[in-house]
Amino acid sequence: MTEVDTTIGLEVHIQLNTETKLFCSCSTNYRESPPNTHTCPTCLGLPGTLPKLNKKVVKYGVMAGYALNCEIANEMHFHRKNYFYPDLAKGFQITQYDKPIAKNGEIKLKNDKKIRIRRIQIEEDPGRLVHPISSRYTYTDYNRSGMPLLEIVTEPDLSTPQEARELLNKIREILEYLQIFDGSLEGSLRCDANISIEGGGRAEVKNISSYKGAEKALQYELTRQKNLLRRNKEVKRETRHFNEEQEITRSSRSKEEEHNYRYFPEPDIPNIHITKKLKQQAKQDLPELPDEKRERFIKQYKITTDQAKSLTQTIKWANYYEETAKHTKPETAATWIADVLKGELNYRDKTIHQNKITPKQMAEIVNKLNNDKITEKGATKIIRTMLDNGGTPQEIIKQKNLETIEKDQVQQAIKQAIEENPEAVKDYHNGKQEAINYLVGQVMKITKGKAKPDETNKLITKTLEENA
Ligand SMILES: Nc1ncnc2c1ncn2[C@@H]1O[C@H](COP(=O)(O)OP(=O)(O)OP(=O)(O)O)[C@@H](O)[C@H]1O
Ligand SMILES: [Mg+2]
Ligand SMILES: [Mg+2]
Repeated sequence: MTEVDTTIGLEVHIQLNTETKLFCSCSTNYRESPPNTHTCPTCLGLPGTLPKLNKKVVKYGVMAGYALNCEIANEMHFHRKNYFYPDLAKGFQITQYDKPIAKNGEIKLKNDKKIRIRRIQIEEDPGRLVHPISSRYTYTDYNRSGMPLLEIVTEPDLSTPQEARELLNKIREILEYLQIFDGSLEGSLRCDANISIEGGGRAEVKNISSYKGAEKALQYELTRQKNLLRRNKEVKRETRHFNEEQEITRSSRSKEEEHNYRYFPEPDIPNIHITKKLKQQAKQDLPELPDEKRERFIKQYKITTDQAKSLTQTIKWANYYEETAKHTKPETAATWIADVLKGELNYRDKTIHQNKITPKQMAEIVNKLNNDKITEKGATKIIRTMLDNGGTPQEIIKQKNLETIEKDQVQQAIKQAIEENPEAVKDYHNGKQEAINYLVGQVMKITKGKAKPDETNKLITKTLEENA
């Protein structure tokens, strides 16, 4: 299929990790709780209740705005977006419309391409509908109702599904650095993906709840729209629904219904001034961001770009690496953390949270390796054993006999092997090269496998030649 011009824009919903909800004091830590236990009259939307804005959400929104290079509003306001659906108890969602908290930002992709951010707005999450397979009924769970969300809307600057996925990962990376978001929580990032090709109508795909899902949904849409175009059929402007299991999109409600939101100003929340003081404080609390950290790691620790990328992927790994590098040679630490440790954890389907090796212990392993106290194989063995069974490097070295031996111990073993095997020595002098291998084998036996075969080979040859 020939390449066609593809236009993609995302609306990304991020759950903020505040302790309480957006307009009430219900706890946000609802995921492990029974349905409808994190609710109150406010987040259930009962008549007569009034929303009270969580100040922390405003601060987090300002921080996100700065981190995504936006202009921060001096004054913002909330609107009611009206629609009828059982997940929305009060019949409207409190969101922002013409005065969002931030606008006109940008995010840079790997290849330096800039994706403009149109706006960032604060809004409340609706509840959740649950359809148990064992039941004829649909249930509503309002634990999620009133969770604080940031909606980040991009301009249609993306051109491939891969770019969309990269952008989502970037957003996750940045917001996790700010510690205002936890991307590992189920459903904490959801997005609507808008896509159109060559002047066709745009499809807005809803219900995407993962990075991979976004790429898959867009890929499906791209193929579908290209096929229509090829057959000279019209691509309609419509809302579609992504089915995560089947990895396809289906037409859902029509545009007319959807755009009948009848937005009007939220009368129960006053206009909010975002003061200079709050802005300053948010700026002050802004940590070093992933791109800056990556550049600094490359310069300061003299590590490769790939290693720096891997080590700055999450703030936890970056801190882990820096803590380790304090106690050992940063270059070797980078290799052993980025390549070996992360690989071993991945292989075990584990994350840094399940990493049983402290930075100090990691440094100890790297130091021993650099000082030739253990071999690379030994170091890998220590890491694997610690991940699987715990323990300290020293204990495992002892248990598994991983300490390399000193050179004079190897010399001693060579001397012994030569004395005990005059036949092999004779064979060697008579031109039988294989005799060396036999002697290496003997040295390995005497040293219980600790001598390095290559080195031993060289040392034996040298000794035999000197005594010829
Ligand atoms: N032609 C297009 N092709 C693909 N994406 C587009 C196109 N035009 C706009 N978009 C993207 O659509 C997204 C939403 O657009 P817009 O702000 O118009 O809101 P909406 O979808 O109409 O309304 P709502 O907020 O209710 O979903 C933005 O991310 C924008 O980049
Ligand atoms: Mg929207
Ligand atoms: Mg939209």
